[in-house]
Amino acid sequence: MGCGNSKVLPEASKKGYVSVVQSLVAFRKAHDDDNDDDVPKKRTEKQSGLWFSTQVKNLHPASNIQQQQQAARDGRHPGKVTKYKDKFDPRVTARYDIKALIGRGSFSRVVRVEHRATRQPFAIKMMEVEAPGGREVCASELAVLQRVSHSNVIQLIEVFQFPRRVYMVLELATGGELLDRVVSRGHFTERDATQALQMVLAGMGYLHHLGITHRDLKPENLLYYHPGADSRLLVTDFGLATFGSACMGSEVSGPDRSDGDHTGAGDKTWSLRTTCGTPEYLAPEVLLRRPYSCAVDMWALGVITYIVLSGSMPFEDDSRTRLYRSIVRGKYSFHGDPWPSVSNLAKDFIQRLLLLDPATRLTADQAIRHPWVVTMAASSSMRNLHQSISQNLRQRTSRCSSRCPSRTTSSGDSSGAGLGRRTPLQKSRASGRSQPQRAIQHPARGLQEHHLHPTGAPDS
Ligand SMILES: Nc1ncnc2c1ncn2[C@@H]1O[C@H](COP(=O)(O)OP(=O)(O)OP(=O)(O)O)[C@@H](O)[C@H]1O
Repeated sequence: MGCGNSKVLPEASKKGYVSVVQSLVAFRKAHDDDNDDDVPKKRTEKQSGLWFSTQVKNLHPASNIQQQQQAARDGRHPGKVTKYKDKFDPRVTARYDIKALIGRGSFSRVVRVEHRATRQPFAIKMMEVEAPGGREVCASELAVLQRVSHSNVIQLIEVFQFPRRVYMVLELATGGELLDRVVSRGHFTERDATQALQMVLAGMGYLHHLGITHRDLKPENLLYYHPGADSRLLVTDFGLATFGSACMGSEVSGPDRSDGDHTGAGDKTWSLRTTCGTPEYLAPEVLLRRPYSCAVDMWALGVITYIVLSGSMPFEDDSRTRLYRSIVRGKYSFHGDPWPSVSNLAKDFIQRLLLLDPATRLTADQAIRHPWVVTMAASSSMRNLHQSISQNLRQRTSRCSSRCPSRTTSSGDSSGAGLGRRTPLQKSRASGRSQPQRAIQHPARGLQEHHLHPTGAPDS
């Protein structure tokens, strides 16, 4: 939720560590081939010779959000949709009817589609593998998505791999981001918070048991499956995820291979080193370049819990240096509204996640059994924190807007938080040459993979 919110992407390490500054990935400002989209782009600004993207979300009234989201769902911009259809490989559009653009990421566009035969709606995430860093992000995301199946983790349906683009067909989440819901529902209690957290913790516990560390956990990456009150909450965006450490307990087990990151299955026993993530959510051990584990996700969950209960950030500063300093010191407070109205158990939960020593931090399994989560989720009447949360989010947004107006967008992004949107938008390029298609049945779940490269891997 910081104003300057460049994402820190992994970079090949030198001699076992990556400097925080060096690990901020430089991106070239390149020609943008689709600048008339109906979804505003992440803006870029030059900082110290590196190009970063920043985006500060505006707090929109819920109705406005819903109108925009509905327009996207309905595909009410036929011209734009036609244009997007043209960018999709015909082998994808033969199977899926492109309905509307949902959003854009650093290396991706996400569209709502309909399966032509079944009329079932899905999302397709089209990833540009040729953009700098795109191949690694895409590989990380696919490596995780192809192995997971859990009701609180976004589900991959099938994959089309082309030389320059990869199309991931995903279940479609139509319920919006976690904070959108907090803002739009008009009433929000600790009970609501614990109900959401239970779902996130269930998803994280599952991932950690598989040895998967998400590394970019934040409210924007938590999407509701549908708009109803009983919707599942889904962990999404595995672009920075890694198979890197055994996460059954809170310790990092196995030898510390301090030669960098170890993305990929089979590396479950190594601790991680690469500095990456979204600044405001980075755990101290990441910033201190120490070997780390899935406990970094639990730190991020502490930050998320703090935000969800208050609408403000535990660690925030315009200066990246000062921000990182306050994180490594674990310097945050429960001052100001609505903290006096928040239970001590909730504060205890946050304190046990925002512990500097990752070995003492709650694991996902422990967190889901914390008394606050257990008792609060079952309780009925609780104080409404909504007004303070919305007010803090709004104040924060206007602070950011006045400090850096050029970063503010008028997008349909609505959580009002600007919670770590970052990284430059990469250009889309022409799609690759056609190659013979082959379909592989995924052993685990009957997942269809369509590799259009003879080796089965995207080429360069
Ligand atoms: N399965 C899905 N269903 C509905 N919306 C989705 C789905 N996957 C992604 N989105 C939305 O599409 C937009 C782009 O998502 P994407 O994961 O490509 O990038 P991002 O996470 O926003 O940015 P970055 O790539 O920089 O991390 C986001 O608004 C996201 O909420």
